[in-house]
Amino acid sequence: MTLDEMKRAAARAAVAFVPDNCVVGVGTGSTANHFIDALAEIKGRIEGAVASSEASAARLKSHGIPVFDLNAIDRLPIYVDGADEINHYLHAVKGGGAALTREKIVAAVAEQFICIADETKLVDVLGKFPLPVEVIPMARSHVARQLVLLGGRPAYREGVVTDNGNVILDVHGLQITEPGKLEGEINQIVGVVTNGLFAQRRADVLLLGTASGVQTFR
Ligand SMILES: O=C[C@H](O)[C@H](O)[C@H](O)COP(=O)(O)O
Repeated sequence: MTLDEMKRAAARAAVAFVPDNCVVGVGTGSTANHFIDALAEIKGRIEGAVASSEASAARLKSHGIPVFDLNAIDRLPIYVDGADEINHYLHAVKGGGAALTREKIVAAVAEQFICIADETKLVDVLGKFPLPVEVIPMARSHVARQLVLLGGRPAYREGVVTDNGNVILDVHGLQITEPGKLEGEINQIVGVVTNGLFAQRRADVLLLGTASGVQTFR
């Protein structure tokens, strides 16, 4: 089974968690794209979606799924999204596609966060995947210096501007043994919008696509 087939299997398994007549929070990336495609098959039984990026909004609309402004809805029972790394406590690193801030906002509102991923994303310790940090452009150098003080090696993601008009620093070399603590410390740096650690609001369920089927972790 290929990695893409594992992503697709995890994404399709997430459809079973979608309640009828609800607005669905939708993430960003290749795994979330499989979920959007699966959601299209049940679009008659949902009201629509909230998207965590312009790219996902466009894909949802291309399937004829209504896309709502997050401020226009009363409740969001479910959010489904991928991850770059996730550990056994369901703490994740996200933002490889630069969508971390909107993803974190949608995750904060959602009553349940279902993470969908292929088996390569499950790790014992987070940090091998460089941690994305969204930064206000004028604060880039300041934030980079502060990230060095926290033990990381930040690299500017050249040519990338987020949907919010900001830039991304990818922090290499972190062994993230206390994800919630580090998430808070980085977010305290002036000029940081947010970072890609999802520990303070972690996933509730992980659907992991593996060679032997989809495994569920809670
Ligand atoms: O910014 C992007 C998101 O956090 C994605 O969920 C993450 O990068 C995983 O993407 P993929 O499903 O393509 O591996």
